[in-house]
Amino acid sequence: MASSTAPPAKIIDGKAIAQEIRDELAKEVQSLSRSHNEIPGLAMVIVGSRKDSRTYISLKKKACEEVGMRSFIVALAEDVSLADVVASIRELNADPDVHGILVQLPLPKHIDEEKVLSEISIEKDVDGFHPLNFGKLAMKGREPLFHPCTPQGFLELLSRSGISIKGKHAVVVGRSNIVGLPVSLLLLKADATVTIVHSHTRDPDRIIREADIIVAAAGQANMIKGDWIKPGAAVIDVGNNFVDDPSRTSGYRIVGDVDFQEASKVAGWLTLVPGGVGPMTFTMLLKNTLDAAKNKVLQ
Ligand SMILES: Nc1nc2c(c(=O)[nH]1)N[C@@H](CN(C=O)c1ccc(C(=O)N[C@@H](CCC(=O)O)C(=O)O)cc1)CN2
Repeated sequence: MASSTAPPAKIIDGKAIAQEIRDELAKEVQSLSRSHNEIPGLAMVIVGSRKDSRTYISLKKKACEEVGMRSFIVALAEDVSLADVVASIRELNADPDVHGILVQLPLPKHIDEEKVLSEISIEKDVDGFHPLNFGKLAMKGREPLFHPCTPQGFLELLSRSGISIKGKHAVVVGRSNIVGLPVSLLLLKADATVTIVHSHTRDPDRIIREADIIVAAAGQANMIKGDWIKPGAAVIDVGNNFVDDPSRTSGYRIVGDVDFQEASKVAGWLTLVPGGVGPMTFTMLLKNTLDAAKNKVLQ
């Protein structure tokens, strides 16, 4: 049961932190454009018509506009062939106005994700999912050109909230390629002791209770209860679960993997959902695209 005497958790407002960074990025975009006549451009490839993917692509486009970057959307039909997806990526690789390329995931089942991601030019792989970049992320003493955006946003949130990692026990709940696995690797590189909890882990609550830092990326609404959390722990909720809510005009609301009400009474720090790690994901994508443009002109 959550303690009623512990001070309430410090709430980490990712939206506000993301806005601070975007203001800094907008200035850098302007200065790059003035000094080198180069405007960072992000190309986004979307295959099919998943509603969530389309929403994320339009939010990414809006984020680009906000900081003065260009964006290009390549929308391909659900039944497109692998060869046509690869051809689109090769065109974007050769386009000098495109500094960053992302392929919105997940792809339809018939498209070989690894093949598609490995076609993106390393220098333009702003999502950090090219097997070479991802492989370097996993290797001690190596650094990829770009880190995946959600894990990078997560690290930035910790750092800007004054939460240290070195020597801490971090428990990551979930092992997806987009979040759980790369977050675990980044935490390990930052000298945390890392435990990954997943669907085959026995007694997850017992393990999570030992964590100084909890990263919830399981995709299960309100899974982590207040009494699973060590008092004072930093709880970073990456969950984005859509639950029915007839009281809303949309008919749904987004909740995290952590029971926010319970956690807020026991955690030391707690992120909002929505408005926590999510906005940082878009912001890190902008940062990586700017870095790709800077790498191009400064090489
Ligand atoms: N190529 C990629 N595909 C996917 C990624 C990715 O990083 N690269 N991540 C997810 C989807 N995603 C970005 O693409 C993403 C999902 C959700 C959010 C977000 O900000 N969520 C909000 C709430 C949503 C809303 O208000 O509509 C929040 O948490 O505040 C950002 C990015 C899978 N695919």
